[in-house]
Amino acid sequence: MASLVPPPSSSSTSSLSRFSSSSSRSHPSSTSFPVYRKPVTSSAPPLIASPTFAIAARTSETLLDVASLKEKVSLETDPLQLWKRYLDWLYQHKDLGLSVDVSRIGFSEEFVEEMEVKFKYAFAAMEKLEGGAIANPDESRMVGHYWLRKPELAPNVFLRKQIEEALARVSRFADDVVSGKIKPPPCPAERFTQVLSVGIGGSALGPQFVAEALAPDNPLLKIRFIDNTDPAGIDHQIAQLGPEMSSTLVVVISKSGGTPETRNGLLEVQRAFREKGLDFAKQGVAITQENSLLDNTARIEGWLARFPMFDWVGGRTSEMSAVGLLPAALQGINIKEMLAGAAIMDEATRNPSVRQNPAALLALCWYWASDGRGSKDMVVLPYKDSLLLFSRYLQQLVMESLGKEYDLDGNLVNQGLAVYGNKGSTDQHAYIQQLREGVHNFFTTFIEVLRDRPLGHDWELEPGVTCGDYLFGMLQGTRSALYANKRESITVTIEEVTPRSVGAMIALYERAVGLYASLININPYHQPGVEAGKKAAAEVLALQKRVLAVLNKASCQDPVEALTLDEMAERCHATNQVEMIYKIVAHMASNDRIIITEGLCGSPKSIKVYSGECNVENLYINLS
Ligand SMILES: O=P(O)(O)OC[C@H]1O[C@](O)(CO)[C@@H](O)[C@@H]1O
Repeated sequence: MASLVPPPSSSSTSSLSRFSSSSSRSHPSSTSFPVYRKPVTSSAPPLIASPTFAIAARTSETLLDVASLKEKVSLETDPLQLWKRYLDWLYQHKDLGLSVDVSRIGFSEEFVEEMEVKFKYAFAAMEKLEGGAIANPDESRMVGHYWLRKPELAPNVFLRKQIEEALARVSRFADDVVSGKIKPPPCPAERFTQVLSVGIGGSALGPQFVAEALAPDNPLLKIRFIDNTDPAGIDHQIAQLGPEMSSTLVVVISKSGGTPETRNGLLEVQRAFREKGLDFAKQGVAITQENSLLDNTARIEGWLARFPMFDWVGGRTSEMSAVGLLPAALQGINIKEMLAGAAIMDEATRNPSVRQNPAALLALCWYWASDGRGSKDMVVLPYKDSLLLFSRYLQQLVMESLGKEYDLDGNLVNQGLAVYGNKGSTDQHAYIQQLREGVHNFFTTFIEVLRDRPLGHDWELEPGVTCGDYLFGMLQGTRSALYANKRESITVTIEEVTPRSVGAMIALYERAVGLYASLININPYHQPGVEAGKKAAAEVLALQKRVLAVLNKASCQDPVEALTLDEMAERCHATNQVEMIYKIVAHMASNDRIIITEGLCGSPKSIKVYSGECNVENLYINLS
């Protein structure tokens, strides 16, 4: 990989063992919990002068008073006027076979006019972002996911070459694996048959969505995902590999290269490989930033391959980087078509006229429907099984991007837009009752797919009506029924679920999120809030280690001393943490790692605990 980052510092090398499992100890994770903090500054200065431009959206500092604009209008009900509104506002992209219908969102002309200035600044900010400005000021980073599908747009030749080279390497490697040129070492007569992807958040959701949407029925390589630190979930995925573990390619994805859940997933998989006598390195692939813990681990252990994740691509916008492209290509999905669809959509969403820009139309509707402050949730309803995971994918893209405490000027704003949904018509038999009649705290986005099944395969299950006609009817019926009860909706229509249309939809929403963020004056490219939970988790595990040390000491007494929660808290110097100590004890006792002698089913206050074994080596851990 070409280097954008300096060589690892001694501290990052020393913590390498936290990611590595090369140690043969049975508890490789017994070292300290690796809380990774994303660098506050870019690891290398940008290669062109990149002025910070977040300021560009200045005039959007104040939110528009949408509520008072809403008071002046009511939703159109006259069918002919609605048809006119539909035609007036319909956006269609002929090449992509995609349209966006915003007629069932009730914004007024006055609102559109008022938003014009905000959009002007949003487009200007977007242009600067694409030109290589520091669009993520808090992390001093450029934001370059748009360059991935059109490398010639990258702000300099070096970045352009990096993108092109990475894409070429991904394609070549995937071709070689699929064709059997690169074979699983334990069974050289065979091919790789499975991909096990280990990653979380932006390093999982895109690949999961694309696999569900586009993988052929019988892919040459079937993909599975480990995207959590749930041991039972991991066991389940590993068990399902069965004898095919020896022909499984394990792709570990982490931009930072230090996310605990991913690290744990890797350690668990490596252990399973060891138990089967397999050499993990020969089947392991890393996708990460150069010189991250994961990258260094993969390099030192000699994994089969490593692919780069760029500093200037955020996790939730990384589907068109190696993160999404490698898993897709390994399943036989046409990644060039995905990139082409995204590039065409990128072009369309650069149009500075709101009416002719599908992403701007979405952002306009979001602002109107949720008063520019997330007052209503966005329910995403794709009427197509293969798009089931689209709402989950959008949940991260939208909520991690827009859910921010402060705006770009440091004002407390608590912004966001909540996203949920599964698929239609299934959800009509679950929660649409509430959408139609219950609390009015949402607007809907229907995703409509015109082609029901491959041409030539359809049949009429009753005269004149196919199975797909029912799905179509359910969507149209629900859209009308919701609107009749003043519940607004957007409809995005595509002809077919193809690599091209999926690429286009991803690009559409990436741009909509970027534009909307400018309208509400927040930075959508960082995620400071997530760090708080990670830090708190690390503190819990640190407390657990102290609890264990205290219990060990008490268990080395003769006779063994069983401790109450208060005694433990005192000895841990954590008297304000009794509740957390109780939870730690309950969790460990449920897993047979400590023993509760008294009060098992009684009040937490009455329980007494001991560790069950005395480890003399651990007796002198300093607890102060
Ligand atoms: O790719 P990484 O660095 O493992 O991060 C995974 C996910 O964790 C987050 O940083 C949030 O914790 C996401 O933004 C990201 O997609």
